[in-house]
Amino acid sequence: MAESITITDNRTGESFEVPIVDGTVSAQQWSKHLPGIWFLDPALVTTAMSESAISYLDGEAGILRYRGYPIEQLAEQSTYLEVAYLLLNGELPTQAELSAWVEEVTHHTFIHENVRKRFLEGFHYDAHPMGILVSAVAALSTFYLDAKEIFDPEARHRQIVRLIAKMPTLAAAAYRFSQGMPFVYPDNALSFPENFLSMMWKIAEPRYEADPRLVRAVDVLFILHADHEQNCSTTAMRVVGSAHSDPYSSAAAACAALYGPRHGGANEAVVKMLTEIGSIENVPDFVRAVKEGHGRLQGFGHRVYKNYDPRAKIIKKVAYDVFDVTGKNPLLDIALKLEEVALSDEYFISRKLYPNVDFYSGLIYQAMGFPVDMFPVLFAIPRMSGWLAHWQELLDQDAKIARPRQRYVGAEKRDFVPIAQR
Ligand SMILES: CC(=O)SCCNC(=O)CCNC(=O)[C@H](O)C(C)(C)COP(=O)(O)OP(=O)(O)OC[C@H]1O[C@@H](n2cnc3c(N)ncnc32)[C@H](O)[C@@H]1OP(=O)(O)O
Ligand SMILES: O=C([O-])CC(=O)C(=O)O
Repeated sequence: MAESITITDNRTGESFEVPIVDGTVSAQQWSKHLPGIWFLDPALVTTAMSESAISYLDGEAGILRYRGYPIEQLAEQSTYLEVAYLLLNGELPTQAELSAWVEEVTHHTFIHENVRKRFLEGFHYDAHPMGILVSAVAALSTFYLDAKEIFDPEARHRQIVRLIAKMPTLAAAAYRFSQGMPFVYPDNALSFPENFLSMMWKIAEPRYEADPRLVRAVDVLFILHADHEQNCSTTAMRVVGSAHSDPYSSAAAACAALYGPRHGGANEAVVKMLTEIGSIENVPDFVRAVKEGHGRLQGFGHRVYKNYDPRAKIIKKVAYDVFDVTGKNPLLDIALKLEEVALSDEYFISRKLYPNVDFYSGLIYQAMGFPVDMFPVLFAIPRMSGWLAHWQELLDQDAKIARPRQRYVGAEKRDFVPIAQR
């Protein structure tokens, strides 16, 4: 028997049935019977913003799948570019499809010289690299004449490939600029993660030789960060995309959302928090202060996961692989102690607050030599594929422009008072 709920409108005495499909009721069905009655849901906590076939998330059980494939299997056996293909196309590529896709992305890694020379170099020398990235992604719309051609399949495909391919180049350029170091051009003989590391760290010819274990760690982190259903930045992408803005401008809005400390800025905040705690002896006092309302435990808690974030489990393992190469990040012991104390504390247990994807990722990035203000940038590089998969899905669904209503709580009608009488 199909599930449904029966609603009775007490004002009229009329009853109606609304079907429940996969735990959701359709707002269209609802408003057909109750026109002019809105849901007040300020942070969209109880709203399913769209139907999507991209990622599946069960927050209670701690499950994440991309297009049906468990995140654990993808992290173990796949590569970031293969996962990007999967997110965008719905199926894993054949070897021939993957080779063609990798070649195409690789072909688009270069950025226009004016993006670098005139645009990036115009920033203040100590600008935050994520601020630079937000602006640089938006600026791309002015460099490509087909930016507005979002319904032309070939132009749309080019836009997607460009954005995915140029993210590491823009990210590394923002970093090198902030360090006063010369820009490193992409080396298209290298793989996607290797190329990124080369653009970040290369100091001498002929080429930067990255440790393969670090290259793999970056690729796994990129896989884990590629998509996460209707998170804040993806929602930003969908909202702006629903106005049929070009993908560069929409992705810049998504980047801006990711910049926030409650979202992609949290791993930066974790490292700052662990540094401030200073030693494992100080952990209990810090946790007590959080419980008393002095700040939050960064890297803990999640809107959807009420269990251990499955990505955090994988990242914790990757951390040990990376520390085998780089040496242990001294903040690891504080992080482990913090996790132990929090997970046995009633405050965190009752609120179902567990480590999220950001809790251990910053420790890895720091051990690899990335400065903390590059952490959200490292998140944005792979999330671009998720944003674009959602953007493409939204256009294919012919989604309406996002335009919610509000409950007005302002002044009643009143007459204008001339300035001399106020
Ligand atoms: C990639 C990502 O974006 S993952 C998230 C990264 N962000 C962080 O790690 C920042 C720290 N975490 C948080 O701020 C939150 O847990 C969020 C923003 C991720 C989710 O927030 P929400 O779903 O809105 O949870 P909400 O703010 O309602 O919190 C529920 C309760 O748990 C508490 N709580 C939530 N997160 C934390 C935390 N990290 N530390 C301490 N208490 C917390 C709240 O104070 C609240 O308690 P109350 O019921 O007594 O008022
Ligand atoms: O889903 C969310 O709200 C945040 C998150 O974990 C992500 O974007 O990866």
